[in-house]
Amino acid sequence: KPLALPGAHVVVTGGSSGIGKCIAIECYKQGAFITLVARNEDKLLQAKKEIEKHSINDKQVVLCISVDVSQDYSQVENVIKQAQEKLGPVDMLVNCAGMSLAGKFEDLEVSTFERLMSVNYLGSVYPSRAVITTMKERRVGRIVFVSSQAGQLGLFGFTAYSSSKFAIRGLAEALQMEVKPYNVYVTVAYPPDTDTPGFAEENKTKPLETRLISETTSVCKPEQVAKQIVKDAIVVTMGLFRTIALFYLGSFDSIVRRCMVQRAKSEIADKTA
Ligand SMILES: NC(=O)C1=CN([C@@H]2O[C@H](COP(=O)(O)OP(=O)(O)OC[C@H]3O[C@@H](n4cnc5c(N)ncnc54)[C@H](OP(=O)(O)O)[C@@H]3O)[C@@H](O)[C@H]2O)C=CC1
Ligand SMILES: CCCCCCCCCCCCCCCC(=O)[C@@H](N)CO
Repeated sequence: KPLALPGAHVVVTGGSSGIGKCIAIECYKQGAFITLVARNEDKLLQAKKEIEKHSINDKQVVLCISVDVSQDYSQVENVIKQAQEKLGPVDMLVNCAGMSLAGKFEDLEVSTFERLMSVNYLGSVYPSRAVITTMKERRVGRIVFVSSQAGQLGLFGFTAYSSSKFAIRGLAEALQMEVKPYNVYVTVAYPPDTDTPGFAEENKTKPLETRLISETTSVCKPEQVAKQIVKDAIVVTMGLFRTIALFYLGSFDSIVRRCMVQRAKSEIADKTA
C-alpha cells in the first residue's frame, strides 16, 4: 500500500540543489518533514528557505545536515541518528547526492573514477546502510536511488559516470530482494538530462560526441523529474522490461520468505530450549 507522506520523515541527500531540492519540495508540499543532507551549509540554508515557502501546516520542519555522504560511514551514521532524534525514524530515504564528469576514458584522471564511484555509489550505500535496520524493524520504509539513463546505457564520455550509475542498479535490485518481506520498498530512477546546476557543470566537461548524443534528447525540468520519482516511490509498480525476470524473482522471493520463517522458528526454538 502507498506510503502516507503527511507527517512522514523524508531524508533527501543532495537535497540542497537540482533534482534533490525539487524532490524535497514535492514531499514537503504533501506534508512530509524533511532532512536535507549535503556539504555546503549556505546552499543548505538557501534551499531550506525555498522549501519552507511550500508548507501546508505550521508543524512541518526542514532540518539541514552538512556532511559528505561519500567519506566516512560512521559520520553518516551519526548524522542520520541525529536526524532521527529530531524528526523520528526515517520513513523514506532519497539518495540523490551525486555528480558527473565527462571525458574520454584516456583523458579522465584515475582519481575521477575513484571520486564518482565514491560519491555516486558509496554515497548511496552509506545513508541506506544507516537507515535499513530501523526500517526493517518497523516494517515501514522506502529507499530511492537516483541512477541515470547513463545507468542503463554506457555512453561515450561516461566511462566513469555510467559505471557508477550501473553500480547503483545492482545495489538496488539486490537490496530489494532482501527487504521486501519486511515491507521495505526500493525504487531506482533513471532520469534523462535535466536542467540543474549539476548538469551545467557536466556540460563544461563533455566531449563533442557526448554533447551530440545528449542533444538527441530534450532536457527535462527538475520539478517534472522529481514529481515522477516521488510518485514511483509512493506507489511502487514494476517496470515493463523487468517482466522477463519476474518469474525468477518471484521464486527467489519465496526462498527469502521461507528462510525468514525458518529463522524465526529456530529463534523461538532456541529460546524455549
Ligand atoms: N541533472 C541531470 O541531467 C541528471 C542527474 N542525475 C543524477 O541526479 C542526482 C542529482 O543531480 P543534479 O540535481 O543534477 O545535481 P546538482 O549538482 O544540482 O546537486 C547535487 C546535490 O548533491 C550534493 N552533493 C554532491 N556531492 C555530495 C557529497 N559528496 N556529499 C553530500 N552531498 C553531496 C550537492 O550539495 P553539495 O555540493 O553542497 O554537497 C547538491 O545538493 C545526481 O545523482 C545525478 O547523477 C541523473 C540523471 C540526469
Ligand atoms: C532504455 C533507456 C532509454 C535511453 C534513451 C537514450 C537516450 C540517450 C541520450 C543521452 C542521455 C544521457 C543521460 C545522462 C544524464 C545524466 O545523468 C547527466 N546529465 C547527469 O548530469
